[in-house]
Amino acid sequence: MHIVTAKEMYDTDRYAMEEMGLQGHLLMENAGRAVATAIKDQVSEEDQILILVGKGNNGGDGFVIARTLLQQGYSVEVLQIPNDEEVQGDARTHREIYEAFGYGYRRFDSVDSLATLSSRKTVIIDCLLGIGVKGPLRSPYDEIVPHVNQLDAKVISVDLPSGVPADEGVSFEGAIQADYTVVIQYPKTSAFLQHTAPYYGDWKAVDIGLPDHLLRGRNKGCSVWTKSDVVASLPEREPFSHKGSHGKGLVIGGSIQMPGSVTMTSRAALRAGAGLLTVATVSKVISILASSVTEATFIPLEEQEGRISSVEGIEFGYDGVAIGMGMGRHREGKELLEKVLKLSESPVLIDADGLYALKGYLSEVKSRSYPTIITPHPGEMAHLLDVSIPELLEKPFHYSRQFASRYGVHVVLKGAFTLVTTPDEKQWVHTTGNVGLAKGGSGDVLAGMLLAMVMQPQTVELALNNGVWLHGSTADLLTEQAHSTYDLLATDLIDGLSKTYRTI
Ligand SMILES: NC(=O)C1=CN([C@@H]2O[C@H](COP(=O)(O)OP(=O)(O)OC[C@H]3O[C@@H](n4cnc5c(N)ncnc54)[C@H](O)[C@@H]3O)[C@@H](O)[C@H]2O)[C@@H](O)CC1
Ligand SMILES: Nc1ncnc2c1ncn2[C@@H]1O[C@H](COP(=O)(O)OP(=O)(O)O)[C@@H](O)[C@H]1O
Ligand SMILES: [K+]
Repeated sequence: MHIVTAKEMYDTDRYAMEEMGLQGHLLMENAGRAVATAIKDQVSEEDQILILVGKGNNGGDGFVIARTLLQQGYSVEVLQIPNDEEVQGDARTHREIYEAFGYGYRRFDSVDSLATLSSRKTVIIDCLLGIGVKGPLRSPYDEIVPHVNQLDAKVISVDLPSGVPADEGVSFEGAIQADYTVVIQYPKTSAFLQHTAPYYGDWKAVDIGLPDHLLRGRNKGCSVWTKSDVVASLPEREPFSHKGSHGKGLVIGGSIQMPGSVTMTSRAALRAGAGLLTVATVSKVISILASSVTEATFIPLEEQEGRISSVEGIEFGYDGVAIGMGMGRHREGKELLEKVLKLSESPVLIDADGLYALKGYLSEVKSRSYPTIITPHPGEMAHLLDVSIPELLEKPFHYSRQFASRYGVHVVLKGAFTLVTTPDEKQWVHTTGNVGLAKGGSGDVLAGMLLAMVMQPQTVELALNNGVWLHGSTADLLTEQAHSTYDLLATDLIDGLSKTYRTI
C-alpha cells in the first residue's frame, strides 16, 4: 500500500484527469461511492447521519456520499458550510446532481443552529477539509471543529480528519478527532506520525481507480509493509541446505553491567533462523551466556572495567555482524566500531551503544563496500542528527531519508510506526507491533532478528522489512493470544517467534 504526500496525491489526480481522461467529477463519483460503501460497515439504518460539507473537493465527496446513502435508505442530512457560490468545480457539479435527485441540504448560519441540528444525530461524517487544508482552521471551521469534537456521535472523517495536514513537518491547530477515517486511495503521511495519527481513529483506504503504476515507479517510494509482502519475499529453506547456508553471524556486545541484551540478541538471531552464531564479549558475560544460549560459540575479548576494550582475536569471516547492544558507552567504543566496520566483509548492524560510538565515525561509513544498518530509537536518531526528539518526530520521513542517503546507510527508525529507509531513499512503514513492546529488551530482540534476516538469501531491504514485520507481528500475536501489553517481555518475543513463522 503506497503512502503519499499531498503533492503526490494531486499529481496522480492530475495525471488521471489530464492524461487518461478520467475526469475530476468521475474520480469524485468513484471516491464518494467507495467511501459510502465503507461507511455502511460503520453505521446502521437506525443511525441519524449528518454530513458536514466544506468548500473544496472534500466537500464535493460529501454530496456523492449523501446521495449514495440516501438512495440506499439511510437517514442523512447535509449541512453545507460555505455559501452556495463558494462551492465550485466538481463539487458544484455533484451538488447539482444531488439536487437533481430531489435531495435538499441546509446552509450553515451559526454554531447554535449546528448544535440544535447535531444534537439529534448519532453519526457525523466529516467532509469539511481534505488534503487542501492550509494553516490553522479559519472561521467558521475553528468553531465547528471543537463543537463536533465534543459530541457523543460517532465521527467518520473522509480522506483525513479535517484540519490535519497530509504531510509531515506542517504545523496545525485543532482538527477533527475522528473515530474512523475512510482514506481515499492512498494513506497520507500524517496517518503514520505519532502526533497526527491519533486523530484518524481506525482507518481504511478505499480504491477509487487511480493509476497505481505512477507511484510504483518513484525512486523515493513509500509504502506500508504488509503480511503479503512477507509471504511473497521471505526465502524458503532449501531442503539440502546446511547450517553454513543459513548464515554465520557474529554478535559483539555485552558488558558485565549489561549481560542481558547480548543474550537476547543472540537467542533472537538463532530463533529467527541464523545457521551459526558466535558471541564476542567479555569473559564474565560468556559464563552467564553459556547456559542460556547453548547453541552459540564464544570469543572472549579483552576488557577494562567489565567492558570490551579490544576486538583483537576476532577473525572476520562472517555473513553478518551486529554490534553495540549492552556494550556500554566508553572511549574505546569508537575505535572498536571503526575496526569492525573496516574488517567486516558483510553487512554490519549497529544498535544501542554502537550508535553513540558511530557518531564520530559517520563521515567514513559511506566508503564501506558492504551494507551498514543502523537501528536507532528516536532518542538515538536525534542524537546522531543533532536535532531534538520533537524535531525528529515532526519529520521522521525527511530526516531518515536525509541521513540514509548522506551516509549510505540503511536506517531502521524504531517506534510505534517503525520506518525502514534505504540509502537510495526508498521507505517502508510498519504498522505491526504494539505498546507491549515499549519495554527494555525489545530492541535487542529486534537486532537479533534483523541479523538473522540479513544473512538469508534476500536483499537487505527485504531482510529488514521482513525482520521488523516478524518482530511486530509476534508482539501482536502474543498480546492477542497469551499475554497483555502490560506483561509482555522481550524474551517472550523470542519464543513467540515460532507462532508467527507458522502463520506464513
Ligand atoms: N479530483 C480530485 O482532486 C479528487 C479529490 N478528492 C477529494 O478532494 C480533496 C482535496 O480537495 P481540495 O484540493 O479542494 O481541498 P479541500 O477539500 O481540503 O479544500 C481546500 C479549500 O478549503 C479551504 N481551506 C484550506 N485551508 C483552510 C483552513 N485552514 N481553514 C478554513 N478553510 C480552509 C480553502 O478555501 C481551500 O481552497 C481530497 O482530500 C479528497 O477528499 C476526491 O474527490 C477524489 C478526487
Ligand atoms: N508504543 C509502541 N508501539 C509499537 N512498538 C513499539 C512501541 N514502543 C516501542 N516499540 C518497539 O519496541 C522496540 C524498542 O526498541 P528500543 O527502544 O531500542 O528498546 P531496547 O533497546 O531498550 O530494547 C522497537 O522495535 C520499537 O519499534
Ligand atoms: K475530511
